[in-house]
Amino acid sequence: MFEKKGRTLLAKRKKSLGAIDTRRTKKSREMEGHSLLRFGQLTKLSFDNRPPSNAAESSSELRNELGSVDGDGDCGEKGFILSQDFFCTPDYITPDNQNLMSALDSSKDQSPCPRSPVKLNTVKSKRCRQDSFASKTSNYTWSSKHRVDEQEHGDIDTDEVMVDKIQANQTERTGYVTQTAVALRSRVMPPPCLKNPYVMNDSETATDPFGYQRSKCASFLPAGIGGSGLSRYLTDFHEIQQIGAGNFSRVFKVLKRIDGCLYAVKYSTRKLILDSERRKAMMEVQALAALGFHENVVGYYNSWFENEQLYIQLELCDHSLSKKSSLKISEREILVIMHQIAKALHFVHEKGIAHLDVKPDNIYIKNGVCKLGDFGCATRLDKSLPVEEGDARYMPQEILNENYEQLDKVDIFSLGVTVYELIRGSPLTESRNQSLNIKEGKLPLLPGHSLQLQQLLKTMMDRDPTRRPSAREVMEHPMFDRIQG
Ligand SMILES: Nc1ncnc2c1ncn2[C@@H]1O[C@H](COP(=O)(O)OP(=O)(O)OP(=O)(O)O)[C@@H](O)[C@H]1O
Ligand SMILES: [Mg+2]
Repeated sequence: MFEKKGRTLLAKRKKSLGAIDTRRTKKSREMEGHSLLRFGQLTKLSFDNRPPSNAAESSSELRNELGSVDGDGDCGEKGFILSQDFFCTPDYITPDNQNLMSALDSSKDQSPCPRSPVKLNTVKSKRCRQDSFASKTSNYTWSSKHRVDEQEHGDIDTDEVMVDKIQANQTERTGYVTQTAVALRSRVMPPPCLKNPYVMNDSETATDPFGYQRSKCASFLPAGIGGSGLSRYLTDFHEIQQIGAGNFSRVFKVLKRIDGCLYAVKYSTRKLILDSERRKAMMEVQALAALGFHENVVGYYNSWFENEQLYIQLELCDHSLSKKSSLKISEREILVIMHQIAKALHFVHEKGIAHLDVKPDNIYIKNGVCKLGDFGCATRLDKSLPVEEGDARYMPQEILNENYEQLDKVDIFSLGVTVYELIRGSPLTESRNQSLNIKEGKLPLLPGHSLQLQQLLKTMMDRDPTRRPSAREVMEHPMFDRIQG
């Protein structure tokens, strides 16, 4: 995901990455300054006025306090600070007891994971917020926006687990948890939304009420959370087993505690300390998010930074196609795989994106259905993003020569090589001769396979990208009539 072996143009990629503007905008610097100041103000208010044990009382007391701030005549601050009250009610920032924190620490967690969704007999945090919010609607436009923003990031589920747990533990208060304050810092003042470079439709951002807050700067991301605070991964998921590993990532089968369903969570093994490293890693999730659902593309649910690592929650698949590449498979099976990945590529290309790392390792099978995964090299077809080609064994010559005119045809070539490898029944080596022949489109005869299939493969692997068929042409090839129905 984060770096690819056998890449010959790494230096070039680094160079092109460097071309991205890493400077913060004036506006984003101002926002960061405000966030620190305001968080400081809130912390002071909260800690100077320790709330009583009753949550409702504490909430209204804090509001009174905040009212006095307002009374000083700082109308601009009123809306803001009250919005903090909305996000970080006293019972949220000062949990009832320390035991709760150890309950959330999965290393000490002895509690079983739910087998199926359990209906908690607690007040829903969403409704709670809306109630306290409703009485002062006119003053809360800012916080309302941020609430939606937070939902957009998929953070609401964690909130709900925590708030429900806190409400379920309404016992005596034993003190303050500084760890929590650190972990909640990003919730008190969430970072601005990042602009997704893979989203093509300008009208989406034109009508986007958060457009003005969007930033290309990844340095706002709270990448350090989890170092000494709460681990979202361990809090939300029960790790079952490792199911895969890439060059710089590990993939685990996990059970999500709140919904009792299985997922795959992939995380970077390296700490992503530099802004440029985080931005690069994020491109995978941005591409997945921009793509949306397709049955032949691995499903994307969520992502977050924790302990300077990027975590990605994905649809769980059974295994990758590389497991099959050491077995002989029938032509029918080959056609099914080829047709499904051609459909995935057609969908991806229609969205203006190229995958650039199609290979058996990155095609997963779930209940007999193929899913294209690992969008770590995905880029825009219009060349507006840097190009990092994937595994060199599956790359056509033109991309190694830095010709990026037809990036969609790079994926077609890689799909051709993938199918050829499946037919061979043995993984491709890094051998120069073999690689040269493939890049020249010189395929040996494939006994036992139809001429139609061999001819299609030959055109898909043509040296000249303009002669290769598009994903739609592959998908609509009459050869696939044999597997329909
Ligand atoms: N959603 C998933 N379901 C099941 N297995 C998965 C899933 N995602 C990844 N894997 C397994 O983990 C392996 C590594 O994942 P992935 O290719 O995404 O990581 P990577 O670091 O980008 O790899 P590389 O850079 O080496 O290609 C895959 O080959 C696959 O076997
Ligand atoms: Mg991979």
